[in-house]
Amino acid sequence: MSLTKNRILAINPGATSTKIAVYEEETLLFKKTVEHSVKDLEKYTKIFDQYEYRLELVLQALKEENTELENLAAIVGRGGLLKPLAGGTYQVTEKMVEDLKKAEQGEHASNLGAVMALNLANQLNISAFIVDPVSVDEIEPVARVSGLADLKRISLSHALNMKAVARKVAKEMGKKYEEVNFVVVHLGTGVSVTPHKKGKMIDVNNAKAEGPFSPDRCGGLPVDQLVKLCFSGKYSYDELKEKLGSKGGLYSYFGTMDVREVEGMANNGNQQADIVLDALAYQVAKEIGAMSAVLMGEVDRIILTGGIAYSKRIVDDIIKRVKFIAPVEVVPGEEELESLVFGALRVIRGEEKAATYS
Ligand SMILES: Nc1ncnc2c1ncn2[C@@H]1O[C@H](COP(=O)(O)OP(=O)(O)OP(=O)(O)O)[C@@H](O)[C@H]1O
Ligand SMILES: CCCC(=O)O
Repeated sequence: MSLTKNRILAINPGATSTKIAVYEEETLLFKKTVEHSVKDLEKYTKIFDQYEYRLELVLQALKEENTELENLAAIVGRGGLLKPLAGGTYQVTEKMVEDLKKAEQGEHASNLGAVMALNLANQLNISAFIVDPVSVDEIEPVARVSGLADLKRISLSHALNMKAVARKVAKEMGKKYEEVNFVVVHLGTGVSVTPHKKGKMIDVNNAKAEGPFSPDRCGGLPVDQLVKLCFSGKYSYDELKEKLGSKGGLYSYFGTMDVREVEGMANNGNQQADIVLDALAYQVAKEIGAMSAVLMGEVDRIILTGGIAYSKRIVDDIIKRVKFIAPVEVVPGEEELESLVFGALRVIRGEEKAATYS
């Protein structure tokens, strides 16, 4: 058995921040969030144009913490919009980086995670990994059918946090993730509701296009009205895409994506705020019901996670509608950096084999 402790750097590039952490085995040595203002990022046309800027900030943060790159055993980055793939820890390869640079599956800040990890790891001659990227796709054939022959349902979700939280809850139950059935709900700026059957996410509302609305997304909409809106001449393609994808949901009603602000409005007598918050919980509960049917009612736990899981009002409202299905666990916030490191450790320790991206 090696006596050297594995020191791992995790990099999580998000829309408005780059988060980094260094762990020694499971122990956090330091964590840092570098915020990026709209002004910092507006000069870059594409996500990949931000590479040098974000890398420089990561290196600066490591220097400030006196972390020698030479002492690292591996680097793990947030996986981006890759081709659909099974969950797990992946070795970062040139092919993966090439796909992320082309952004064929779409632009997302997390597309930079693997690229940063590989370039730094190559300089140090160590491995680079990603874990459970947003494009994890384990859905069953029946879940891919949309109802229109031209369109296919696709899997985009908060897979990293949901799988990590599911593993944690399974462990607390004295079981393995691969032995249990859960409905896991990530309540963040986007919302994912997923049935996890014995370690696989067998369906999901595509968090960018379906299911419940969220702080910034519209979720599923009445299609006939949407088609009319598309051809109304009121909006260009880009404007409508922005309206639905990042200025929908709570933002479209109240001009804020912050649930706490909307709760404040409701507490001060704003009736629309009250009913829209009720509707958010109502739609999430309906989706949990649907995903419980996917699991044929064999649900060991329903798990609520993400930033909105700190909201007592929303959580209580969801629980009252779904507690008849299974016990509900609330795990507020997210531990994405920790999840990345733990994914890398599973491979380094030989508990899991690194998957290959192709
Ligand atoms: N204490 C709280 N009470 C109510 N809502 C909260 C609380 N803390 C955070 N939130 C809400 O959580 C949401 C953001 O969640 P989170 O931080 O998980 O999202 P994100 O990381 O920006 O995006 P995503 O999780 O979709 O990748 C915001 O709407 C915020 O207002
Ligand atoms: C698509 C799921 C991840 C996100 O909302 O950013």
